Amino acid sequence: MDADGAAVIEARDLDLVFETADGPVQALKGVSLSIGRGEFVSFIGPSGCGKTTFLRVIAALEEPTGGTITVNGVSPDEARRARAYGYVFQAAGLYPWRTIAGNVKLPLEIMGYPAAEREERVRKVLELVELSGFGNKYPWQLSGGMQQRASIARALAFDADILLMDEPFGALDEIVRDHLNEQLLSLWRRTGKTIGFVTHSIPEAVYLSTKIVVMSPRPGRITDVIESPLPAERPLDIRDTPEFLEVAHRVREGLRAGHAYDE
Ligand SMILES: Nc1ncnc2c1ncn2[C@@H]1O[C@H](COP(=O)(O)OP(=O)(O)OP(=O)(O)O)[C@@H](O)[C@H]1O
Repeated sequence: MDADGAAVIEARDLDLVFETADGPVQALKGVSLSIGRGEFVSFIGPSGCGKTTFLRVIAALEEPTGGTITVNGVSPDEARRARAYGYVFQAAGLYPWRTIAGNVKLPLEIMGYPAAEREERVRKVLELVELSGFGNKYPWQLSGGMQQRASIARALAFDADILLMDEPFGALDEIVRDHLNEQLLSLWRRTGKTIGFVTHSIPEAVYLSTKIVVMSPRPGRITDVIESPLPAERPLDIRDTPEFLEVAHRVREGLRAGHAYDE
């Protein structure tokens, strides 16, 4: 594991209840989790188990109704103001009338970075996601996988330590997804970012993560936390090794146990 042990995200007994027209929905119940600096943590579980909600709580986009959470030792809102994280969504969400560089630059413009620094940062992050030379293209000129890489570059533009990714590759075909998984791992190793990653795919979670958090719905809670025994260096064919299959099996068991509880 690449983490140096310092906790970047510390959640204790988090609850989140949404009040809806049909009554209260408990999206998170008693969620406690520690994420160390430089960890790659995946959240996996069936629809409605609170994966997105938990990521949104970390990013100060939702307020928990109980429990405590700190990000870099401060509240999520303070961490957001200190630009602690970048957020990547399932859809790349690039503006079609802006070039790729123009899209990546947008958060820097909003934050008031000087022009020269903006250019330098855009150059650097496009290189990180292997899109050097595509800055002048428009989103429609790029494949779906390249667009998603551009949205990762945008999230990295202001050099946040924490990258929150909500099913970023869910809409892509498997071959493109494999390639992006390899690139994301390599980016993670090179940058030492702390990554929180939501997925529905067991192989994706096991391939990418240092820690896999298995969740189950109604109410959304954590049913298992698996520390991966796999080395940081992971060629794609690691997915055929007994160690990999063993971790995948444990994730599957955790998902099954959560489901049985639900019935
Ligand atoms: N703003 C909201 N208002 C009311 N209920 C909400 C709201 N956001 C989420 N929920 C409910 O909270 C629960 C958890 O939702 P969440 O989106 O976190 O699940 P998820 O695990 O990310 O699901 P999926 O895999 O489908 O994205 C669900 O029952 C959902 O309907």
